[in-house]
Amino acid sequence: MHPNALLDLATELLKQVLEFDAPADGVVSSFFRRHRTLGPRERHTLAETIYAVLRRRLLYQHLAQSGSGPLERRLAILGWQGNDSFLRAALASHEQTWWEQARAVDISTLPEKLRHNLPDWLAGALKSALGEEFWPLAESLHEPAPLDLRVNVLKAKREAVMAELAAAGVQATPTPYSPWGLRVQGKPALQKMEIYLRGDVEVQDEGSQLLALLVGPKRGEMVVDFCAGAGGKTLALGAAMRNTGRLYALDVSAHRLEQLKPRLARSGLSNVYPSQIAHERDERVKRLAGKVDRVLVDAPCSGLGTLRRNPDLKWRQSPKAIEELRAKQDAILASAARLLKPGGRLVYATCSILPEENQAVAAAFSDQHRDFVPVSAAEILEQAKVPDAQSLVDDAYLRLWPHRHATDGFFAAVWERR
Ligand SMILES: C[S@@+](CC[C@H](N)C(=O)[O-])C[C@H]1O[C@@H](n2cnc3c(N)ncnc32)[C@H](O)[C@@H]1O
Repeated sequence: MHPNALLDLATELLKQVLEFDAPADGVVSSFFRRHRTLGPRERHTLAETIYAVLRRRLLYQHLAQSGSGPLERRLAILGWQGNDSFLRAALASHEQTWWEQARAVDISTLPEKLRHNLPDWLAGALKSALGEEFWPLAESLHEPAPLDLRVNVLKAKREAVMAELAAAGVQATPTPYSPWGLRVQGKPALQKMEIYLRGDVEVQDEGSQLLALLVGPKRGEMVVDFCAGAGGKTLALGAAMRNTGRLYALDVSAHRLEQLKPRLARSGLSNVYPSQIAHERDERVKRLAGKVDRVLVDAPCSGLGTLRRNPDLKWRQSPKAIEELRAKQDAILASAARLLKPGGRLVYATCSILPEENQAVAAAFSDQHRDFVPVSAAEILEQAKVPDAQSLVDDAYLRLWPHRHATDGFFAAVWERR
């Protein structure tokens, strides 16, 4: 495709994404479905360019003020993730001059807002939560997340998977904390590889793998994944249970549970029972009360721990939305807790980095449920032989951060029912 035609497409796609009517990944996928002739390299350039602009939107909007032509074209030029000479071939001479000037700006002299690229409400909340660690976090959120895999222990061993990937030209190394994880170099088209198709691996951030380890299900147990969604954690739990016992995958979204099905088929698991519920107090939930060994509540949340993958969230979330989520999180956690039998383990998790959705929810639950005793996440992870488990926790809670652990941002609290 001619460079200018690709830049035009980037401009058009960016216009749609920046309306923020829908999640960026959905807008990008439907754009690609409407432009079937785009090759993998062109898709890669377009998607990465859009994400680069979302990550540094405030900086690029500032730099774009000096140029001319459609704003989205200027933003796409600034965020361009293809090669420079290709882009240069698309630019008029006045654009080339402007682009060179924009690239020569010393970013370190600009106001801090243009350096962290976060909305005020979020920058304020993260500064008070993190103090001087705010800047390392903000910088880590400008980078794309690595590609992590979870080896399906039911079907394969990590070393064998690594060797097979290497033979196919894909370099991978064991993740530092999860015993099931591999971190892959680059972004190979894994979904077409035999090793993926036969269910030996799933794409899963190392942080999510650690959450499943925290639930720690055993053979033959009854386990509930209360907010199972498309089942990322369900699959890890089912494999940890060695395909025994019963694992209920509940969710209010039939669409998300539907996405679990092909993954379940690949995984070889037959101990998983997906079930749609109307809400957290559904009859199906009530029937399980007091019977369950372990419950994971991977609660609906702002998703702000995944900003490396979903940078549009910082522009789509708001304090009001967080407040509404908080009410939902309290209600789901209280309802899910009723399922546990005495001695059972409850895990509340989010992929948020805001205390309101994390420590505040856990503390309120502890206050109102004296029969649930907080358990130290570090102790559980140490028992699961996770290296350096102390570095993954804050008080009793699991606290994962992109800038510290190279995972998405995650929180988890654990209780045992008396
Ligand atoms: C963070 S996502 C879950 C991700 C999933 N566990 C995974 O690992 O792929 C939160 C899920 O909670 C579901 N949800 C929202 N309200 C719920 C409710 N009242 N009861 C159960 N699930 C709910 C959403 O549909 C969404 O799939």
